[in-house]
Amino acid sequence: MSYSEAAILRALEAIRDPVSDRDIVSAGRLSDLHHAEGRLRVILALPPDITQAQGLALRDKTEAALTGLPGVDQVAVLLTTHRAAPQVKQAAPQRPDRNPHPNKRPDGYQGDAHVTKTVAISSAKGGVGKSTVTVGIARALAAQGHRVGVLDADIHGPSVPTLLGLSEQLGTREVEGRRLIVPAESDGVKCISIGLLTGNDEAVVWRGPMVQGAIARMLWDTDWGELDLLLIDMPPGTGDPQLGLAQDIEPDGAVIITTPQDLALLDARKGVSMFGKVDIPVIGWVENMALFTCPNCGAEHRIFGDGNLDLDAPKLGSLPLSIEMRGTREGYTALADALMSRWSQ
Ligand SMILES: Nc1ncnc2c1ncn2[C@@H]1O[C@H](COP(=O)(O)OP(=O)(O)OP(=O)(O)O)[C@@H](O)[C@H]1O
Repeated sequence: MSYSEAAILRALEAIRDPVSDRDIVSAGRLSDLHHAEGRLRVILALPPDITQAQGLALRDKTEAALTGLPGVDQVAVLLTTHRAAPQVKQAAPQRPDRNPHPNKRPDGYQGDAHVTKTVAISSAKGGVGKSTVTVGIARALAAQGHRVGVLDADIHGPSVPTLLGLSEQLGTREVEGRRLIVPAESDGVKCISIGLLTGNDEAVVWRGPMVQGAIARMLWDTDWGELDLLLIDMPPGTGDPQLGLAQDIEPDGAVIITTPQDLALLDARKGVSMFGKVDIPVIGWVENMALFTCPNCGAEHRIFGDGNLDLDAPKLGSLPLSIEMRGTREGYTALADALMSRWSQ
């Protein structure tokens, strides 16, 4: 049966928005709609003053209204919240409260209840290898028998699925009366990425607060099962969007990836300070692309600097600049060990 956008819009127009009392389409709640191979994803952008119960009821109504429409086999409705980015004062006398945001983990959301630890993997600038290192550590942890997942929160460049060789769109399943996203899996690593929910083309047009809300929901609305560790590949940067996201998802700790360049190092310090502002411990930092070994003569070069970085957090390890990435496998195992041992200290 072929899919009809008109039928979907009609079904959505029949749903009342609890805040404005208009239908949800004319009230501007529909922020994104994507259909592929029978799977329909709808993003509803909610106003900050909507209550948790109203938001959940609206989501359930929307799912019910769309389920069974022609050409629609599966429906996933994600909620995001429109709100201003949090204001961060440089020299705030007190740390802000943990998670004072509308995206706060709602009481009814237990999707990550079986996740033992969550770790935000962060970099102050793009291109330092954050996603590559996240996936490398995740694979090493899985190979050691740990139950591990990766949440790809780098919404403007969701590269984790590619690194894990995943391309299938994600499905959903009903768990204890709630519809949860089912993570994809590769090499024993569970993965959720916006790239597997909407396709990369749509993801890039999302705006900051919507992105933040969508990531938080992805974390809570996923059937992770039992996990020892969930690694969250954060969007690069140390600005308000990253800070707000860190407050929303409340990781147990953060790891900062940097290269040994002076500029990257300065930025990495900003990363340490950003997590400090929201009381999230920086477990350590990783120096990526440190040493290059010439494949012809075997000489070793520190192309990006000498690596004497003085950050206010322990160094978990170094990874070489390795074009084939083969030389970094042992490095990832060492990093996985360092990460796990930090939790036991
Ligand atoms: N140790 C390394 N040696 C050689 N190349 C590397 C290494 N680490 C990462 N790269 C390469 O650097 C590029 C950027 O890596 P990656 O996408 O992981 O960075 P990123 O920090 O996640 O970027 P962004 O935040 O912009 O998404 C990729 O082509 C990756 O293969």
